[in-house]
Amino acid sequence: MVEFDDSFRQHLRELFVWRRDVRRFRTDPLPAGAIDRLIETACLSPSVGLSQPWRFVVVDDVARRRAIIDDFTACNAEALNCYSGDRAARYAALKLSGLGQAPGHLAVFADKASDIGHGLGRATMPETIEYSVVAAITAMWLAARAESIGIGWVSILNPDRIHAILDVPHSWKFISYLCIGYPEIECDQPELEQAKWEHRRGAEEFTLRR
Ligand SMILES: Cc1cc2c(cc1C)N(C[C@H](O)[C@H](O)[C@H](O)COP(=O)(O)O)c1[nH]c(=O)[nH]c(=O)c1N2
Repeated sequence: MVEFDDSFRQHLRELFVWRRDVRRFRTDPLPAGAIDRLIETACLSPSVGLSQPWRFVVVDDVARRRAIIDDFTACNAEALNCYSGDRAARYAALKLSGLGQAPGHLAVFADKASDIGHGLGRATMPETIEYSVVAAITAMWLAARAESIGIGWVSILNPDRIHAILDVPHSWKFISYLCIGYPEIECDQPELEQAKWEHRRGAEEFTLRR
């Protein structure tokens, strides 16, 4: 049996504490095979019925990247319109993607039509397909940090537009667009907390006992 000792647990805890959503990337390239390695790790994640519904699209094409950035710019401008006054000013000052600098771009989809897993576990909860993909992204996020690689999740995008830009099958639901690269800085505090947009709360605020 594989056992993990206290020292490993301590390190693992530090990995959780020091994982960040990264928006400020150095432009130096990732080592060869880094994104493939992260995808391999993600594929070890739990999935409903062992369906492995994650689908990854490595986006290297310059024109497609440009189109994604344009979509982000449009969606972010729309999002800004939802705020007013001081909150709007603070939203406008946030950096909410590293799309322009990150050397790696990875889009992640959930295949809603896949037969893998034979439907087990999703008859009453079909959304468990999407949950499984998010679980894989979380694993990848942590695995990346263990290699000092940062990941930034970008959701300020129009899913239909992303579909068209990347020309993927209709049954694939857009889940996430990930910027991947080496972070400019390391920090144990979320950037949105540093910017005083929101603060991180403790577990007791989210836990009921019945
Ligand atoms: C589903 C989802 C979607 C998004 C995010 C996360 C997740 C889980 N986050 C990152 C988010 O802001 C960040 O995780 C929190 O602020 C906490 O910071 P750390 O991840 O702990 O650094 C994020 N960040 C950002 O700058 N632009 C974005 O569009 C998004 N979208």
